[in-house]
Amino acid sequence: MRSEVLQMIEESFFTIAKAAAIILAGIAVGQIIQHYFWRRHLWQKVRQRQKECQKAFRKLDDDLNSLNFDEEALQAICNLPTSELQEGLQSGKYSALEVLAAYQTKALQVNKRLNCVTEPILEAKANAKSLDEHAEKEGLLYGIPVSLKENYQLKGYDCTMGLVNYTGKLFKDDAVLVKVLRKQGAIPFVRTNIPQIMMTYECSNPIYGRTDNPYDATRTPGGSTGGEAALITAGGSIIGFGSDIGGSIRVPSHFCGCYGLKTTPERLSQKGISSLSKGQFIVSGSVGPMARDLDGLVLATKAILCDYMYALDRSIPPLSFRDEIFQSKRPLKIGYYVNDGYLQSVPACQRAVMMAKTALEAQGHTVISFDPPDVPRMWTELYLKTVAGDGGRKFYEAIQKDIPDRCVWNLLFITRVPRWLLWCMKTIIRLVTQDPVHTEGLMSSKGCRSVCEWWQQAEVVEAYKDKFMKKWDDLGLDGVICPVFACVAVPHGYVTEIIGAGTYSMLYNVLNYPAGSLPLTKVTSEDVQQLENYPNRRYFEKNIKKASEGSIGLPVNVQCVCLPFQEELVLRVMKEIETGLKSMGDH
Ligand SMILES: CCCCCC/C=C\CCCCCCCC(=O)NCCO
Repeated sequence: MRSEVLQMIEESFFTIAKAAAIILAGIAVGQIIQHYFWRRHLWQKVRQRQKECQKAFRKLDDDLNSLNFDEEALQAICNLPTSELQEGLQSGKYSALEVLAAYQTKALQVNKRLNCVTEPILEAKANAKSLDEHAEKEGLLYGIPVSLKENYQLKGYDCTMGLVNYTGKLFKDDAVLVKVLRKQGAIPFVRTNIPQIMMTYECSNPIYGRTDNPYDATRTPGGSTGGEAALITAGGSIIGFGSDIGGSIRVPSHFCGCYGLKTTPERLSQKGISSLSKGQFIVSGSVGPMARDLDGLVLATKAILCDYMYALDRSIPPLSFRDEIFQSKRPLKIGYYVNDGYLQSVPACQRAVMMAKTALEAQGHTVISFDPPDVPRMWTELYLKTVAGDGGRKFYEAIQKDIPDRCVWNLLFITRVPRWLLWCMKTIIRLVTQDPVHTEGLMSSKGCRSVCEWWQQAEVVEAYKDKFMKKWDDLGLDGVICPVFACVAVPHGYVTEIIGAGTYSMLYNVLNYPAGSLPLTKVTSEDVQQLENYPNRRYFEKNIKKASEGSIGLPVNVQCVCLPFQEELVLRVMKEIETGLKSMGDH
């Protein structure tokens, strides 16, 4: 009797186990099939989007061929500095259509080499014609073609942020900044490439592909405003616009050698700028201009800080460009550093800061040493814990339902590994990287666990801001100069191996300070030789050193920082450095 019962139990157990196994296998097969069809659907969307872009590029090419402009004359237009181009358009020496054709032609050429443009804005031609038909030449940017990062919303276009799921969702209206640019006479003419989800210093995504650095195709132009930086540096645009929550305007400007300005987050309207960080207000994203020369950067800043923007976005303080600050001759006190206390910058970046220091001194300013407080803690406990406050869930959900690009694989991995597993792996990671800050960074990127912790996070960030500002005020500083990044442009796919190099930029996102990126020099053979003395113990240090081999000739920028809402002073510091260098025969 007992053995019969046991047999029955055994049989039922096997039946249930078999049924469970069949159900589980069925679910697994179902999921694999579903995944297969979903991926197929996504790739179809990619091909569809690529076809549309190719069609737009072909249309533009045909249009340009039919215009029969003289190629040399067009090239001459693209060689003009911003001030001369502006003057030529205002005086009627050049028509808006002619200038547009010049930049369209150049952008197409550059794009063939670098893949920096996602698509042309075909309405630009009608915009230029309409400007030429009106006698009044209104607006500071009258007739100047401008390029826009792909996340700037435009009527009739989508903003994918490199995510396939966002293709084909067309916006009904332009972003406020785009409207302001149009009002100032600018002609948005191309959209530029970005890395998927825009949270890295690379520039690739499955829809538009990878953008190359104009100086070395094996290296990245940086990100996330990488397409802009590459296009502007290679001559395919004169003024562009980007966004920055961790260096995305300043780092690509530095990797490629153009000018960039990250503004105070509240100074410019961000209505109509797509981002996955909307709603995260502790470390806010910013927007700002990028340009081929400093005059262009100043002109673009002046143009957007206008009444029309304040009328379109009432949340922005009506603080127009203060020329008296930009033009002032008051002697300045500037702090400088080449080592932020986490990762020492490479010799080329150090030399650039020292050049800027000498130039400022030559202009009669005082430059003193400045040590930013607690940078390692700022990076892990403040920056990473905030930007990934939700444990990276928003980023993860966006990528996981999509076709993840290589440049976000590591981010995807970090957001997927459970906190407890990461905690268990802590000791091993620390041993491998020889860097407790790196390990803390990984833990911090798991974010906050409760609303209560999130509120505390806001308080901790505020306390750091106070501490930083006190140090600044105690020294009576007007500004600070420092590297933009710990090294110069790195090979494609290498950014996550050196991500700590970004602390030089991320600091000023935590603080909400405006910061400019100013091209100063190129890496020399001596700079590379001096890498011998660069530290080689920690994971990031080893990788920075390795990535810096073969970097001769790459551009090096310097970061110029001032207190919140002092964009005019940032631009003045940049100008003083350039003037100082010119007077010393160095620029
Ligand atoms: C120790 C490793 C921690 C890895 C976690 C990495 C997560 C985030 C890194 C942030 C990198 C910031 C890139 C710049 C982003 C930017 O400015 N985007 C602009 C968006 O408008």
